[in-house]
Amino acid sequence: MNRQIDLKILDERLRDNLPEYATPGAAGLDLRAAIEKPLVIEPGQTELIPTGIAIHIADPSLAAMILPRSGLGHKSGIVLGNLVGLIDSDYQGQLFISTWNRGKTAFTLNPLDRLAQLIIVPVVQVGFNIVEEFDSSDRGEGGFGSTGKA
Ligand SMILES: O=c1ccn([C@H]2C[C@H](O)[C@@H](COP(=O)(O)OP(=O)(O)OP(=O)(O)O)O2)c(=O)[nH]1
Repeated sequence: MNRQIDLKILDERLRDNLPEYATPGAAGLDLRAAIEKPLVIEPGQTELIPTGIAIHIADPSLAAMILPRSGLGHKSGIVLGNLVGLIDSDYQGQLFISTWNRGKTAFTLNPLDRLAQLIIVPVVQVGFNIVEEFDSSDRGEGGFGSTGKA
């Protein structure tokens, strides 16, 4: 049995269209566009789209992330204006999808279209231990390609 998270239905049309896993192995739950009528998103335009639901994760060792759907992103250029949406465990408001048409043609979003996906991820909250020097590590300060390409 999956873990249970509180969910509020803010738009009655979502009652029969709740986020669900499409297959037993799916990681993401599709989020729908709770809009009233078709919306044309012009190239370069970003729209904040309501989902008609709110969740309260409550457990600070979990968070949710909103990610693009691969097909929409790859074929239609519909991705997220914030690239990734991070949903805090104490957020109780409606989930919104920042929807960016990064493509070259207008895109028509229809009511209840599956627009993005939500994943639930573990989170570790940390404190900071202030030091003057770090313990040595194999990488040290090397980054940004320091290990080469091949
Ligand atoms: O794509 C998103 C991203 C965020 N949120 C909601 C849930 C999240 O918990 C809250 C705040 O998000 P974030 O902390 O990323 O926003 P901020 O710009 O840093 O504003 P704030 O000052 O409210 O934290 O907004 C969404 O509905 N969709």
